[in-house]
Amino acid sequence: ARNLIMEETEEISIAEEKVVDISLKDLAKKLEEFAKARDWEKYHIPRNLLLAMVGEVGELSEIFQWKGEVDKGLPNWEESDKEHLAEELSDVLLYLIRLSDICGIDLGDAATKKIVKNTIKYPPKAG
Ligand SMILES: Nc1ccn([C@H]2C[C@H](O)[C@@H](COP(=O)(O)OP(=O)(O)OP(=O)(O)O)O2)c(=O)n1
Repeated sequence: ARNLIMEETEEISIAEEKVVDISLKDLAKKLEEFAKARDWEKYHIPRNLLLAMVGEVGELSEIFQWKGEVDKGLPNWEESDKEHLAEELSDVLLYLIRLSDICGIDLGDAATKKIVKNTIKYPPKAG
C-alpha cells in the first residue's frame, strides 16, 4: 500500500505538467491501478461503469444547458468554466475507457476500425 501511495503521489505531481500523447491503453492501465489501490474493482462492473458514464454525460450537458449557441473554441468563456468542461469531458472519457477495458474491448483498435468503416460508408467528396 505504501508503494501505491508513493506512486500516486508521484502521479499527482506529474499531472501538474502537461502530459503529451498518452495512449488509451496507458489511461486504461492507470484506471485499473486506481481501482486496485482502493479495492474498488468489485464496483467496476459493466453496468455500474455505464451508469457512471451516463451520469457524467449529464454533468457535461449541464455546462451547456441554457447557454444558447456556443462559439467554437469557447472564446467568451471564463478559464474556470473551461477547466470545468475539461474535467467533465475527462470523466466521460475515463469511464468509457474503463468500461471498454472491463468488457475486454481494445477501444483504440475498435475506434480505428470504426473510422475505416465510416470512410467506406461515407466516401469523400469527389474532386
Ligand atoms: N467508483 C469510482 C468513483 C470515481 N471514479 C473516478 C472516475 C471519474 O473520473 C471520477 C468521478 O468522481 P466523482 O464521482 O467524485 O465525480 P465528479 O468528479 O464529477 O465529482 P462531482 O460529482 O462532485 O462533481 O473518479 C472511479 O473511477 N470509480
